[in-house]
Amino acid sequence: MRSFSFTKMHGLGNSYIYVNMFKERLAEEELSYIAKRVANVHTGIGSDGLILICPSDVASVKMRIFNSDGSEGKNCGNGLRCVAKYVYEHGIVQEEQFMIETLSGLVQARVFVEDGKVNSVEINMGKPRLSRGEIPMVGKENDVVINERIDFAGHTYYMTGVSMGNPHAVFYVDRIEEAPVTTLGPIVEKDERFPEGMNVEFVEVVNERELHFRVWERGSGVTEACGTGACAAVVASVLNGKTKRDEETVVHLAGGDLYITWKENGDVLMRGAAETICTGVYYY
Ligand SMILES: N[C@H](CCC[C@H](N)C(=O)O)C(=O)O
Repeated sequence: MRSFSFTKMHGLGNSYIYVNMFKERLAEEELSYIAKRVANVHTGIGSDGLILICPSDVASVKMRIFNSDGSEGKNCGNGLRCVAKYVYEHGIVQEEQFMIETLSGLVQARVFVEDGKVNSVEINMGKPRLSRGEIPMVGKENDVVINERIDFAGHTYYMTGVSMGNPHAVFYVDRIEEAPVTTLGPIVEKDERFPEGMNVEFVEVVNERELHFRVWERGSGVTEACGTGACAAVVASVLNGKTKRDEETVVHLAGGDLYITWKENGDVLMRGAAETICTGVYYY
């Protein structure tokens, strides 16, 4: 019987099982299987997936994220805040600002510390990618997708496409509690026009500095929060003239609030909580 130590952490209820790969050894070919197993609430630990905290040649640490269906994602905003908290509190890094490597590039983390504990983290998520080629989405690769009319299952919707290193489709609704998260979400996630699948966000605009937000995640389904998705929602809202560039927007997710600014220089800053739930040993 094999085993590894883990830490369960969450960002606004978006929880993952974190494994410190500076100490643990997991077989590459088993990572997808392990992600599915640990995420299972009945026979595993229960989470939205698995996140590996790995050594990096180009940054202080590297983050890899696996969804609960075993697919590997390229970025994870809530995960980045928890990784930053973990590596600071475990002495893997000593500075309060450092770089984290992801499959979609490098990001800068800044931890806010009280009595040796990190209670919130700000991540510079870098620049959003807006062209069809970068989202990715079929069609002319340099075209952008802003409030574009698109049909799913015989109904017409208006979509804004944003990549934060992972793909997001943003739809606006009048009342967030009526958003078709579990009906339209899975249809959009697997639509053939999105070669790498799609994370699906629903947004109600409260005012020019406040959004309500719900999400259907690629590979994980409904989650309490999605950091990259919230960043995509703020970028989409500026592009659609609903919120302002360079001004902080509060995004109300099911699991709590994120504070996000799409700066004039193009970078997207995301600030929010990161919490440790428990540690343990997993047998498989
Ligand atoms: N929950 C994550 C996003 C995971 C994205 C993953 N579902 C994918 O892109 O495949 C976040 O906080 O950004």
